[in-house]
Amino acid sequence: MSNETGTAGNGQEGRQDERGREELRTEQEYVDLLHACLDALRDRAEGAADDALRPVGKGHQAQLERSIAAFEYSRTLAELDGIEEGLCFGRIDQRDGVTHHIGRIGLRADDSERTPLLIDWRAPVARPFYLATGLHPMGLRRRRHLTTRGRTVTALHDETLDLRETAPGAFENPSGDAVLLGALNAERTGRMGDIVRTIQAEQDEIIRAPHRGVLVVEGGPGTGKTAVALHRAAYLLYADRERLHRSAVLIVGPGGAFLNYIGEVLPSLGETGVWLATPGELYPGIKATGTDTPRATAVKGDARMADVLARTLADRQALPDPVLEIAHEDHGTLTLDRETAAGARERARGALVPHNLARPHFAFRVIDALTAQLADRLGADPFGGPNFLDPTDVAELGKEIATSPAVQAAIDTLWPRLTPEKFLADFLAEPDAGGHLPAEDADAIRRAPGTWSGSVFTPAPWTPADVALLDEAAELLGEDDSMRRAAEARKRREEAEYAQGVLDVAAASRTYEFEDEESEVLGAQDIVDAERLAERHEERDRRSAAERAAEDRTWAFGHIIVDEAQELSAMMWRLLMRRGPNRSMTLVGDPAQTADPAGMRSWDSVLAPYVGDRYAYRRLDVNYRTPAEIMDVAAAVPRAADPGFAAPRSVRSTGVRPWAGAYGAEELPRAVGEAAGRAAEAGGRVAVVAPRTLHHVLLPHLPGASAGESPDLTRPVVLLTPRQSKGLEFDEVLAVEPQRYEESDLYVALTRPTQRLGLLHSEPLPEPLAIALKA
Ligand SMILES: Nc1ncnc2c1ncn2[C@@H]1O[C@H](COP(=O)(O)OP(=O)(O)OP(=O)(O)O)[C@@H](O)[C@H]1O
Repeated sequence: MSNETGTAGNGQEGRQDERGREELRTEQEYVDLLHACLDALRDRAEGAADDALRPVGKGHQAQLERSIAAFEYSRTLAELDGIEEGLCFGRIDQRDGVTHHIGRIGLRADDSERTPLLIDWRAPVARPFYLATGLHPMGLRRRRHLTTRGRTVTALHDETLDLRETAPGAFENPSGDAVLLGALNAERTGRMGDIVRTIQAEQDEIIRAPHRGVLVVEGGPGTGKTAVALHRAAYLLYADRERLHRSAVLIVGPGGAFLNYIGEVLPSLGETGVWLATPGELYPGIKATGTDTPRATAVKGDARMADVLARTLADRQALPDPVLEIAHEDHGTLTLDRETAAGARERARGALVPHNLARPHFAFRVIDALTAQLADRLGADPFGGPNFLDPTDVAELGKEIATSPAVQAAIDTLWPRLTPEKFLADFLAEPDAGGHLPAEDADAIRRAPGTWSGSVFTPAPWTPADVALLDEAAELLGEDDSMRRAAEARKRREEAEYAQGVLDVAAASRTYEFEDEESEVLGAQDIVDAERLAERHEERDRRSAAERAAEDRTWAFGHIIVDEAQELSAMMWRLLMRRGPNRSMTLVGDPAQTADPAGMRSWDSVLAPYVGDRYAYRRLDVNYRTPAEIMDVAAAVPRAADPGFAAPRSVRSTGVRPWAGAYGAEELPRAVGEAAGRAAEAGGRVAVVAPRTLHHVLLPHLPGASAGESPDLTRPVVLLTPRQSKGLEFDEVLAVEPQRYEESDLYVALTRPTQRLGLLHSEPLPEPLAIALKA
């Protein structure tokens, strides 16, 4: 197929061999030049970062500037480190004689023209590298793939795209798939790698699609959905850098192990400013570690919960039955009757603001009524004349009412200040209190607020499904943040004053600066005013937009990417749509793999409430992971339920069919251990997938294996539940007792291997699988 090293033989081959060596040498020199350029950038950033951290004796303004610079440079350094491996991976030779090298970032020479040396893969100029074909060469004569190890060029693969050229090059790879197949067959490492060298045309179209609105990407297992989603994030950050670095990109993935698995892809593409989160992390300050039963997950995720919570909250806005007696500290008993309270409640609800923000409206009416009551009592003319109290007296009484602890306590009973956590914990403790949920649903989600151990109370952990409910509650309750805003305004004022002081000092020392040898340098006062300087001062302490966004529930992300989107519940979609009010979203998933009881069945049903049918839809149909032999067997599972089910087409076959072994229940763990040992010897990564209940009997037979909630996927052998295997991949998968998996988990687990699949069981296999294995 390809000729990486040239061949010796007759004279012509010998000449070709020589030419090949020469070309390899030329490419090596070019790659050396690029690395030298990268080193220079790194040195400069390192020097600048060190410089910025060094204390400066004078010139506070310079210190401010330098602190900001130190932060920026250290980020740049991290980004430069990330793209070291495989810096340059391609080259395109245009018909007009121009040649471009393609790489992970763009690099320019340090000359006066800033000559481009390396083209960023995301730049429009690089696009033909991914799209050109013999039929549509897009102005290219040749496409070349460079393979490197460290800084050494180890192989070249060429495709001649100009059909008029007849002489084969030294590295001709006519079908163009050697590099792709090399990547697909490579041993897995337990960390997902980027695909920037081999993005396929159908994937490229999605990666570079315009980002206004919602883009849905559907595809079966292994079609590159995750890879495409991550490369799209990198592309958007490149194409719309200014805006998206300010507003941040959020990527939501199914679980911690999965996020670890994909965590290195974006840094390898030179992007670090993205927030990767699981659904259980989307409510600031909470990491949901609890688990729900499938039934509870389904109930909590149902869209009707929004209404249930709203009604439950309305119940918390109570009325006296029939009157509330308030023992005022100085004025004896006051009474609040039901009708008066109802009037106050009506007015407060009429304000159409969230509960906590409406509370002052309610309180105002109640205080008003109680003041009138007291004024009537104290100033009443026994002979029926007008009240003796003048408006100033009444205003004084109003103050006494408003500041009375007894009155405040009464208001709290009727219209309590609530936090989302308190409100939800109360609700989950008695989910049927208001009669808004059927009894069996209420029973499914009922839970104690926590446990007591002696005098120590440990609150029950929140679950991922609770996170969506907490967010819903936070919306209903609103945050009375007037105190926080006042504090922020005060801080801003102080910072501006401080900055003005800095400028004054700078101005006072100006004469000195002008005598200094750096006298050509402009003083800060020449280029900034106090407010701007204060802003910069503030920026100095600032984290990246992504980090700030993670702590701000009301943050509006510039773009949101959801992987395994089929697993999100209706309530979680509500949360996400609040985080992305501009609806700039890329949603990737496969409804055939839906496993979550609250997960979706169709895109339409999920998206209609937010965008109607105004979303773009793309399909990926080629499976890059699972060889045809394995896919044929795995597809039998969904096909049993839906005879029309169309599995993605595998891009390669290995000739190795899945195998099955039946064992007695006693001997199964040992058989699994032995099979895992053999698989590990073959190299790469092995996953033993088994129901949780079997883990403790299997683990002793899997020495060195990683297991548990967050298994280390870089270990040679890992033990996973079927659900944990979602989104991951391994060289070999050993599926243990697959007849005990849920159907959607079974399809997921069977499609994880890149090379080999074994089924080990003591009970009969699911029928469609047994038939497919015999076929
Ligand atoms: N163009 C490509 N070049 C090289 N490898 C690719 C390409 N596209 C996909 N792959 C590889 O195929 C494998 C499957 O990709 P990915 O995990 O993105 O698929 P997926 O559709 O998200 O799968 P699933 O839904 O089963 O989790 C990965 O190893 C990925 O690197």
